Amino acid sequence: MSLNLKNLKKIFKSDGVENIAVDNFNLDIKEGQLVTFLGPSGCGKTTTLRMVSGFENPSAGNIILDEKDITNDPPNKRDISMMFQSYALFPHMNVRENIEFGLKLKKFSKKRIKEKADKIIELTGLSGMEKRRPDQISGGQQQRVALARSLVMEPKVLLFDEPLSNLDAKLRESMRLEIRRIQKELNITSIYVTHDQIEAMSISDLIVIMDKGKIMQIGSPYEIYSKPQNKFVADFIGNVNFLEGKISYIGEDYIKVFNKELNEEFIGYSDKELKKDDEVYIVLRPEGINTKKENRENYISGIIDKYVFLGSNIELDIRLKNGKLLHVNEYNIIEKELPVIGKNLEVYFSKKNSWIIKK
Ligand SMILES: Nc1ncnc2c1ncn2[C@@H]1O[C@H](COP(=O)(O)OP(=O)(O)OP(=O)(O)O)[C@@H](O)[C@H]1O
Repeated sequence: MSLNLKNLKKIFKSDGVENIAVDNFNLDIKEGQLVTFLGPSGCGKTTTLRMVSGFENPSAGNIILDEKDITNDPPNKRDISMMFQSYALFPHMNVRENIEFGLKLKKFSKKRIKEKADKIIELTGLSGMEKRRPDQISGGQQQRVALARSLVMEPKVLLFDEPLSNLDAKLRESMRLEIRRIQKELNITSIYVTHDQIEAMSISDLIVIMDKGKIMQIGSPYEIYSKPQNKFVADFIGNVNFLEGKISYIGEDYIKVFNKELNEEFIGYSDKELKKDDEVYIVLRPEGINTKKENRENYISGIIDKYVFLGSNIELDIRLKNGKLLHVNEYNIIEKELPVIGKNLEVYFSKKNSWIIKK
């Protein structure tokens, strides 16, 4: 089931003041894809999800499910299920009754209800717990019941609104992989809202990065991380350094950027049409910088300001000539010795780790 969101817009009005919560939102989701909405609090993730589910009416735009315009259909006519962060199971019903509840409302035969529930109970790893009530199972198991309850209805689209935020870190990690496994197995088109960038990176086919109601970038986790299209996206995902500069030369497969403060020229690359004298940022991930001389395409030096020894790697900050800090993730522990604070350190990075975006 493909899902297309076209020019979606949502304006909330309160006390005569208009607040544009979602603006010009365009997204095409292919059948079976899991798409994550990621962005800071208040950027419009939940509002967009609620428009898809039908709980919120768009101020403009269209929602197309399998080529049919469902923008004005009520929630119960959409074949879309939503799994919330507070999973609100019926406390007086056991696991099986919770899972079968929606099917009973839809008046399936007893046999069909049992068949469907059995399949989903097995798929979500709840076998053996059917007779227990929600207060007799763990938080993770309750989450599975909530998932099972959504899945058993065989919706065309499944929406997740921060489903794992009530769970501890370890459980979240295993549950998100579980959700991804089941989602893939059933090939169910899904939208997943989260604050957690690791969660988004680990389960998504596509990530939509949002800010102030607008889409900042849509891409695979790899594209979002390695080829951010603007400073917001680069900064939002992972740790990053920005080196400012002006384009001094455009070669066939490389670009030279001159940084005035450091009086250095760096080489990098971009997939955009850039021209000489454009003001740009070089996006430099800490793990793309190290002390290995084979990456010598670019080098930069500074004074070791501080470091954190993490066993398998060392994170260090070096203070550059312009007073700014450069974050370096040095996996290859420097000559098997700990860094010395105050000592000068020369670090290197390749063209491939030097991604250029327009200012
Ligand atoms: N019912 C409402 N009435 C007025 N404003 C609203 C309403 N619901 C949301 N908003 C506003 O719309 C904007 C987007 O809110 P939304 O809940 O979609 O953000 P979010 O990205 O899901 O945030 P969070 O990560 O904190 O859940 C915010 O400015 C919010 O205050």
